Amino acid sequence: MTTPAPALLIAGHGTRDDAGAEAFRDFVRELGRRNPGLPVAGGFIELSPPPLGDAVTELVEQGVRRFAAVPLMLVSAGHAKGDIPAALTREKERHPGISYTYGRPLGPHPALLAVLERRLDEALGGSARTPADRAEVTVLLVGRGSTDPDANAEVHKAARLLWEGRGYAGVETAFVSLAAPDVPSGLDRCVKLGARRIVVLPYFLFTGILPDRVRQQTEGWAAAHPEVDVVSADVIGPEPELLDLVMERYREAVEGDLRMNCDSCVYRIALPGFEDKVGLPQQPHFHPDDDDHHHDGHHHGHHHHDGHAPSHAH
Ligand SMILES: C[C@@]1(CC(=O)O)c2cc3[nH]c(cc4nc(cc5[nH]c(cc(n2)[C@H]1CCC(=O)O)[C@@](C)(CC(=O)O)[C@@H]5CCC(=O)O)C(CC(=O)O)=C4CCC(=O)O)c(CCC(=O)O)c3CC(=O)O
Ligand SMILES: [Co+2]
Repeated sequence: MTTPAPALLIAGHGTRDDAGAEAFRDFVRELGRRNPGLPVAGGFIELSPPPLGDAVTELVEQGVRRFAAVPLMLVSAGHAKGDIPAALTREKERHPGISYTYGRPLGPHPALLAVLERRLDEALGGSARTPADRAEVTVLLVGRGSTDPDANAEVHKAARLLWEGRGYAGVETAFVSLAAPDVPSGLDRCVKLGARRIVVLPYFLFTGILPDRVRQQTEGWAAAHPEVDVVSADVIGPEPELLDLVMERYREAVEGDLRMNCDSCVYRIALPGFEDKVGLPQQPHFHPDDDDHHHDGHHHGHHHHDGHAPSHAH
């Protein structure tokens, strides 16, 4: 008898925007269709039905005892770090005998950057597809914003990775609330940096109240600044890349392989302009105190994390 693979439980945020909530529910159904035989359920931590607890009950009623939970979140902030784990602990008390592992949030993964790049191309109407065309374009990547600085920094990291090698004049960052700069201030900053053409790119998974607010604020600012060409791009949405990325997070959670930030490791992933680094063998630095036959026990251990072979060629 083989033990069945753990089920997949998706934890979403929830929104008062029905289309946004339905996009999440569709996304969960699509994950189920793509993985026949794998029980999949999804629930929200607030605002929208079904609550996360109902999704756990649904799995338990199908006979599931083990599951891997993946937060459908871009950043590690309060929800991913705090209330989802707390909700899962509560569910474990409600359903004695179940066990679970917990995955990590999605961003900033190259799969998301690929979708963001596509959203920019769409917003520019196909008129800026070469790096030379993009030299005229400044992107304002707008994140949700959090009281957790590490989460805000993750949005900055996504912005920097989106800029690297793709030819945009710049990728600046703003937040819809809770963190500075807000959208109008972010747009002002772009202008101070010399931007004439700006695309406001929401760093949001699905449509919702907050992405709508980003668009309204953008339109308001654009009306007051007719000399600047400003367009709004769409949210990430339920793209195939997002479905694949969730399954990657699921497998990591199942295998206990919770890699830190290897996602955008230049030695593993062909980042634009850095393709020649993939698989490059790594060498120790030459240190004048190193010698071949005298090891006195003190060493300047280079930091490395589990699973990183010295060649980075995994
Ligand atoms: C409109 C609102 C709900 C309403 O009231 O209707 C709403 C909506 C949405 N939030 C989303 C995402 C995130 N929300 C947070 C955090 C918080 N969000 C909160 C409030 C509100 N969130 C209301 C607006 C209040 C305002 O005006 O600012 C806080 C204050 C209270 C709380 O939620 O507990 C809490 C602050 C915690 C702190 O102090 O830091 C984080 C960060 C985190 O994890 O903490 C993420 C990123 C997750 C990720 O990583 O992706 C998405 C999904 C977007 C998408 O699809 O990507 C939607 C859906 C939508 O936009 O409709
Ligand atoms: Co929220």
